[in-house]
Amino acid sequence: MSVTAYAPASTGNVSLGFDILGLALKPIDGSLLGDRVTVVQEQESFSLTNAGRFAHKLPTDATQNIVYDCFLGFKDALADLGIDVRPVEMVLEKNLPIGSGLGSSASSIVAALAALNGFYGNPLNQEQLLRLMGKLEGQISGSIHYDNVAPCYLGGLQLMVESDEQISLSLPVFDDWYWVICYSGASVSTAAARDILPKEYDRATTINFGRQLAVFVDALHRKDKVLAAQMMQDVIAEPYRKSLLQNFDAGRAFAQEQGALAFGISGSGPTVFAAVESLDAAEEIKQWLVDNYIQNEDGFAHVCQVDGQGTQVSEDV
Ligand SMILES: Nc1ncnc2c1ncn2[C@@H]1O[C@H](COP(=O)(O)OP(=O)(O)OP(=O)(O)O)[C@@H](O)[C@H]1O
Ligand SMILES: N[C@@H](CCO)C(=O)O
Repeated sequence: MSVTAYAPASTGNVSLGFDILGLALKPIDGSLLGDRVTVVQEQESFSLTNAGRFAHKLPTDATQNIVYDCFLGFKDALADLGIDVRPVEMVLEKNLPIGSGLGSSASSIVAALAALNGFYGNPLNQEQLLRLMGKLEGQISGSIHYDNVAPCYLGGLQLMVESDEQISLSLPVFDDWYWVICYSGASVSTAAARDILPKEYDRATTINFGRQLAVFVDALHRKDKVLAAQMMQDVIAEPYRKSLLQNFDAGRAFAQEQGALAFGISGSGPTVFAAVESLDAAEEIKQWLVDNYIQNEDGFAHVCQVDGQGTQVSEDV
């Protein structure tokens, strides 16, 4: 029996929650926007086959793929429980571009660990698995942050708690908001996009960050869309990262003309997002971004809604 896990794309930060807020996304046209990993069977030695639109961008050596690290991390975690994990045959369908700001490595990590856990009869609980996902994501970006792995695994809008008992909690979302995302086709390393940020922030910025996040969470719970949208301004990363993104300001100006509630950088970029209530406006913004933001054949745009389900695991007998 093989086990397959699909893990959706995610937007980290959502403009106002640097490293501590993340949103899972699904295109409204039903297209697949996330990686899929299958654990096929146990075998003599580990093997990984890459497939999918962005397979050619992956390291050619399977041991350099984060999926292999997931296998090793899972094996170690089960060894601690006295369970022996043998080498397995795995397949990665790489549907998310690397360095896109859509949680590409997180999607591979989450799908791989969810598939492995399913294959072995779910020995790790949700919390244990999420901690392992965060650790593996930290290996790639240089520091542990859950704003991609948590929404990718659990779905919805996730706020990081990071206490001993709980990694993240689900926030309410506005079901009638559309999220337009556009990937330019360029690759931005998360680690590099973090290196250009200041190590410290001044008092005014810190106060603004805390105020926005607190008011936003309160507005979500009171279903106050206008106030929630007003708070979606990035004081931490966008001022330093947007200069790397061609046509970013023009994109925001166009989105605002169409009535967008917010416009920002998805994760560490270069993907941008617009939050908008009208589907017609969402389609207009998408078309503008296709015409003006995409730089090469790897780029794409989608009108999305929140993926409330997160990772989906299925067994093939
Ligand atoms: N399965 C995988 N998916 C994505 N990246 C991988 C994978 N395996 C190994 N890598 C390597 O991990 C690094 C990922 O870098 P980075 O964190 O910048 O990208 P990302 O997670 O794809 O970005 P983003 O979260 O912005 O989509 C790259 O060097 C890439 O070659
Ligand atoms: N929150 C992190 C990763 C987002 O994908 C960042 O912006 O650097």
